[in-house]
Amino acid sequence: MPLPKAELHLHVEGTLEPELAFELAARNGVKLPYADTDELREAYRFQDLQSFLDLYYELMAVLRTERDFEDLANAYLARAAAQGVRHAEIFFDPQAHTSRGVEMGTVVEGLWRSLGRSVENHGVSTRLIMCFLRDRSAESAMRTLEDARPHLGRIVGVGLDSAEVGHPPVKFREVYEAAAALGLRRVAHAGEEGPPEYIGQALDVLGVERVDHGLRCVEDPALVERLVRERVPLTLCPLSNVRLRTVDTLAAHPLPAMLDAGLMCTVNSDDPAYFGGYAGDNFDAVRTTLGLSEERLRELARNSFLASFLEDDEELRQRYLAEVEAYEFP
Ligand code: HPA
Ligand SMILES: [Zn+2]
Repeated sequence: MPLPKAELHLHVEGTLEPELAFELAARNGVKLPYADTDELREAYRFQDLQSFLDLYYELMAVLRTERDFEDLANAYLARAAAQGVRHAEIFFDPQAHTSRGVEMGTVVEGLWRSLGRSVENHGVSTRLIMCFLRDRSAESAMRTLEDARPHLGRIVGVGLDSAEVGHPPVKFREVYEAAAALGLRRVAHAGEEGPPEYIGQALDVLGVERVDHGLRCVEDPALVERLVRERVPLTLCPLSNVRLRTVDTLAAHPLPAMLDAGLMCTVNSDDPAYFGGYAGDNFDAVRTTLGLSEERLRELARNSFLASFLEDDEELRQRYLAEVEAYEFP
């Protein structure tokens, strides 16, 4: 049995495996510019975040109907459950769909057809987080928030993703204020490729409760001290960092030093279909390559539940935490 864990940094569109992409392409009459799954996998050699994003948005063309989004989420939840994920807070990118004519309602209700039954079908509790694409305008993000109004019963919070450099958190101040006024929780990608200042901005200007990635905080000792003092959770994604060349090698990943510094780290998969592994694969990789002890792995799992948005079900959170403490490593 794998270590029980929560996944807090997972883009549902990034769980689109090549096999499912071709299946949905055939179902929807969409022509992909790749001959087969092998040729598509060949394209998974990324230089940086942007080269990944180009392929990630291109493949989304196969997602058109509620059933497509339902199938996508079900495939992820089955894989995640097999790797010990007990709770998943799942990102989606509405603008990547609405801008190509797929309605917000199709996306949210399609995902909900899966998430609404996930506890029964997969043994995984879930929450949904809507991300704004930071390389589009703040006005577009505000319209997206408006568009989501009829579906807010399904959505726990907002996030910020896509190309980071040149699109600082401050660009989205008003959107995050509006989201907060609607009672939405707030997270944002910061310090993946962008500078440490973006992490401080995400906290101070956007009022985020967790920082997605946050990796580049290690360049600023005063920021690290603050993140430790305020116990700000960081949702790290080690295999993603290797594939997008944010770190040179997994062996060079700063996770052990970050834990030693007292940072509240969690380990997640980001876009598992593209980056070589799901949540359990990321845990296995950091255990094997970085030599993390069983107590460090348990700490990562404990942090994931402590940092999750389970305030509306504290009993469930305590049950998960008890599972973590009782877990016996094989
Ligand atoms: O790793 C990521 N970074 C920014 N945007 C993203 N959208 C999907 N994955 C990512
Ligand atoms: Zn991400």
